[in-house]
Amino acid sequence: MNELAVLYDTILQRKANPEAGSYTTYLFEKGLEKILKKVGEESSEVLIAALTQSKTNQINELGDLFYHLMVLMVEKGITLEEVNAELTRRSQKTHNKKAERKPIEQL
Ligand SMILES: N=c1c2ncn([C@@H]3O[C@H](COP(=O)(O)OP(=O)(O)OP(=O)(O)O)[C@@H](O)[C@H]3O)c2ncn1[C@@H]1O[C@H](COP(=O)(O)O)[C@@H](O)[C@H]1O
Repeated sequence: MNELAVLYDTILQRKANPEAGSYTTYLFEKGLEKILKKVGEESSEVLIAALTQSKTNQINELGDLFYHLMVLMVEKGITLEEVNAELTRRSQKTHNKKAERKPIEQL
């Protein structure tokens, strides 16, 4: 399992079993508005880092954004598999469109 999937599972566990001192538990207790506010803040921090900061800082900010996006996904009951399936669907659609545009002899 990759780190995103491990983190998603940890967040899922915090939702099911709140833990004292856990930042994730704190976010779920605060609710959707707080989670959305954090996603907005972290998105802006990614933009600022991309414009003005080192690659290390950009990676840190992206990590924060991925984390908060996954908290949002868990809050809304959306799984990583569902997002993966949507990306697969798009890539197949793109592949089919390209095939439609190609002359028959190039297929
Ligand atoms: N990946 C993360 C992660 N990324 C960012 N953050 C937290 O996000 C917050 C962002 O910082 P800010 O300064 O914007 O926010 P803040 O002032 O601390 O808090 P706010 O009052 O603004 O919400 C920090 O408190 C970070 O600790 C994270 N907190 C937890 N995780 C992972 O989530 C899992 C569960 O952790 P716990 O919930 O702590 O058990 C573990 O794998 C952790 O590594």
